Amino acid sequence: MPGPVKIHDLTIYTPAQRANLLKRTESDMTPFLEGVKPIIEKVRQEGDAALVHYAKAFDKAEITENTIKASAEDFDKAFETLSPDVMEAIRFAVKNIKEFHQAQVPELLRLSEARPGVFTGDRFTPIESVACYIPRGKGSFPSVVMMTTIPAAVAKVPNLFIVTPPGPDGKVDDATLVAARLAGVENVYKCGGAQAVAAVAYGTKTVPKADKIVGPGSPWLMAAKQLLADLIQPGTPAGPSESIVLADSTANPHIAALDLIIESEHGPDSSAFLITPSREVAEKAARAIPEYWEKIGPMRTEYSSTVLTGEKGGIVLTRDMDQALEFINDYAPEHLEVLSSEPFQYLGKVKNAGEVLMGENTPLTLGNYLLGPNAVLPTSGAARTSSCLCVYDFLKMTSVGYVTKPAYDELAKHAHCLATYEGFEGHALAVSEERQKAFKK
Ligand SMILES: NC(=O)c1ccc[n+]([C@@H]2O[C@H](COP(=O)([O-])OP(=O)(O)OC[C@H]3O[C@@H](n4cnc5c(N)ncnc54)[C@H](O)[C@@H]3O)[C@@H](O)[C@H]2O)c1
Ligand SMILES: N[C@H](CO)Cc1c[nH]c[nH+]1
Ligand SMILES: [Zn+2]
Repeated sequence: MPGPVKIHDLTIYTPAQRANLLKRTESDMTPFLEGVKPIIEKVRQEGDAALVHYAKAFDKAEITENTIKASAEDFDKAFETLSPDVMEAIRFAVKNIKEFHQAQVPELLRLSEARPGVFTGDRFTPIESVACYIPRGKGSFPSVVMMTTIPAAVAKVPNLFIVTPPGPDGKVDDATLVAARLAGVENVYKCGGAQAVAAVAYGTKTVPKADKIVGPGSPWLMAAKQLLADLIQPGTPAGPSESIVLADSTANPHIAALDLIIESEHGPDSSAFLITPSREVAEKAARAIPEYWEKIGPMRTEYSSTVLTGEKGGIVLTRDMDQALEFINDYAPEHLEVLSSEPFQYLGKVKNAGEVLMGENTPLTLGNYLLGPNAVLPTSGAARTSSCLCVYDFLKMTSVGYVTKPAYDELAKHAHCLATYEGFEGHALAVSEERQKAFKK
């Protein structure tokens, strides 16, 4: 039987104890960075053969160089095998996620007249090739297929493909293949963790080289992304899942307990807190959690209880809602859920969070799977500066400018002055009277 859920009393914690609560698994990447270096090197030197080797070593999967890529038959079989209710749920989710992300698509060319005869704007073009990483260690994640490939497809990325660890049967999970095809992706490669990042950074005989990799995963994946960031754009840093449930005194403690468990069950490396100024909500939720653990399986109970009885999870008791919100903004959680009869009174005070789900009918589960907004979100405090995965992750912006003849002189005069000040004589010359002379040559 797991120990009691930890109650961290922030009203009496020292600054050091408070700082400790802000830590995540990724706060010390040293062992992961060291661990993945030889993996990256082996993939660089041996390519596909290394992928076969690591599939066996880490995923207990027997694959060959010829089966690294999922075949068309694998896709067809997945469609035949998957149960109709899962298929229907995937179609429902695909529709919501697609509609949400289509609304993000910007005008592809925006040009406006900034001054008379001077036109400026932006042009958006998709990134040429993107690999979507779909984790598969402690579960399979068709939801992550939808969250990564749909915004990329909406952005019209021309070369879009998936990398994901094989299961012990040497196959890609059925729902992953179904979700991939429904999102328009037919190229799926069986490789996981650091070896997958190295494969798409260098390219192998089978796995294409990509410009960018998106998608969440274990700290091994995060470490490889960090080490290979010069070769491949590593996207939103999305590591072990984490959440904060914020509850005021009007919140139902049982709902708070249920929703605290959600992200705590991802793995022992996750983080999950319920934060409240109400001792009653805190104590009732703490008592309810073991009852709910009995209703989920032993593996998920073990993960959840490891998190909620340890230093990276549990219940945080605060003086008031302002102290709770101050902690949240310092923590910058991946997922934030607000439980209150009036949740919107707190939204304006949230500065740092990957997503905010409002009220007792919007549990994190809905956001994870099918509400529409993206559930691939910055972890480990990266929400202070990074955003949720979105259509813009798959587009790049190019500035566009056009100056008409009548508008030229005024701009040239000031540009000449600044170029001269900076000592760039060639820059200045190009906008001097030499230009008028050149037109006549
Ligand atoms: N942020 C998000 O949007 C989001 C979504 C879903 C899951 N997640 C998180 O992603 C993570 C998924 O992790 P996972 O383990 O289930 O799947 P994973 O695919 O990220 O990890 C499995 C891979 O890790 C590598 N690995 C395992 N042990 C290793 C070792 N000792 N040395 C080197 N490499 C090793 C192997 O390559 C293996 O294929 C979880 O932490 C989960 O919380 C995050
Ligand atoms: N909570 C994850 C993101 O941190 C998303 C997910 C998918 N499946 C279950 N959960
Ligand atoms: Zn989750």
